[in-house]
Amino acid sequence: MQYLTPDNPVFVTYAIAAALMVLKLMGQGWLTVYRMMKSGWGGMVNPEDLRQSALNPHPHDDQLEVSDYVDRSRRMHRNDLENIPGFWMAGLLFVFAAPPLWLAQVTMYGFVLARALHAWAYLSKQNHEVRATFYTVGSLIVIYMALHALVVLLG
Ligand SMILES: N[C@@H](CCC(=O)N[C@@H](CS)C(=O)NCC(=O)O)C(=O)O
Repeated sequence: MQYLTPDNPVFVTYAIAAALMVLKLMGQGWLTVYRMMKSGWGGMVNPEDLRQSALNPHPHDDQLEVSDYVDRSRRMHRNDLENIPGFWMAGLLFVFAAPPLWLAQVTMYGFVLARALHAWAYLSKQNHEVRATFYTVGSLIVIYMALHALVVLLG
């Protein structure tokens, strides 16, 4: 059986979830840029960012101060980087382990939902427990998929 084809519904499930996670990861960088722009190019991180330029005609030292508004998006981005690549790889291995379609849908769409809710919790400053719950669900799904693939592929 060919695993990585549009004829395999488990692969299609993976491809949809993986593409959504690409958009989340790339979009997070743009949210940081948007928040920097909105705050008058606050939340910059490098001394050279204070050189006068067309984008930043009136640089001032305050621009290097940590801005929670901008840094929150950076933290979200870092957290995505700690979780989404693991999903891409474990998800692909999971496809090769040929799980039933329902299990692929629950785990893969479950991961997407968990990351979306983690982003919502982070952006809207929910209590730590709320954000941690969604992080935990996503993380456990990735760990489960990797273990499942290991067990099946090792035979
Ligand atoms: N690098 C993470 C590892 C653990 C983790 O991802 N925790 C979740 C739930 S508390 C989180 O949202 N951490 C905040 C973050 O990474 O900015 C950390 O230092 O918090």
